[in-house]
Amino acid sequence: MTTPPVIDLIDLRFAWQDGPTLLDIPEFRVDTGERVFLRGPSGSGKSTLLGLIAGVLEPQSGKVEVLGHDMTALSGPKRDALRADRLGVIFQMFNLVPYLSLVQNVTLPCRFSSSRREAAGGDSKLNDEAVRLLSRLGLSGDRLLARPVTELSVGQQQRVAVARALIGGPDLIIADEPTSALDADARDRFIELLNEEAGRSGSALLFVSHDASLAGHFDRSVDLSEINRAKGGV
Ligand SMILES: Nc1ncnc2c1ncn2[C@@H]1O[C@H](COP(=O)(O)OP(=O)(O)OP(=O)(O)O)[C@@H](O)[C@H]1O
Repeated sequence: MTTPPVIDLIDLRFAWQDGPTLLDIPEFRVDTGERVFLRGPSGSGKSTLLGLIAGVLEPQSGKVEVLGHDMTALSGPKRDALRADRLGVIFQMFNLVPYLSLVQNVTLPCRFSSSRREAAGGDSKLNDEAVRLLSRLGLSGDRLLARPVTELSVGQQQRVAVARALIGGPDLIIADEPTSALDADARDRFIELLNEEAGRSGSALLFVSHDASLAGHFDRSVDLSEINRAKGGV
């Protein structure tokens, strides 16, 4: 039996309410463990596409298959479970929980998914794994780890969000411009670490940015305009 693609989009169409067609994608796929860079200018629909892949948005037509599941056919709770079990999502706004510690923010997906918890080492090893990931991403030391997430710099908050996406080695990590707050050196190092950690767990990675200079870090680079026939964005 062949493994289904991690992401398989077929004849996908999406428009925001009363807006023109923003996305019209005949075909796009990402294979197991593949690390793909998706570039497009601001406003071209990258975040919208990630929302469709994560199952938080629904297309007007077409198929969004993620890890062999038709996202449009799954019930809301099943989509939530698939996301918690097998996806790591890094949003532009990070979505950190202000009243949780750094480590608790990182282990959050494991509270919603027992399989993710087991994959991260089980209850007894969960915090250690969060500390390991944070340390790999340059956040270590008791004083730093004890700080409220609201007091971290934007670059530090990004790293917490990345550690949260990586924990438990999900099959797919989708990342929305997670390097925008970093200088060039920090950004390159950061992408290398993200790649290394994704490689360690065999996670596929879909990384979107407007910054074409990042393309060399990935197995494959795709311009949104190459796969999208719609001209509704910019
Ligand atoms: N919730 C929404 N309701 C209506 N329109 C939206 C919504 N979110 C985004 N849009 C519109 O969809 C288009 C694409 O936005 P999107 O955020 O997907 O682009 P992007 O390529 O990710 O941009 P950026 O690089 O600036 O993040 C824009 O015209 C935007 O105004």
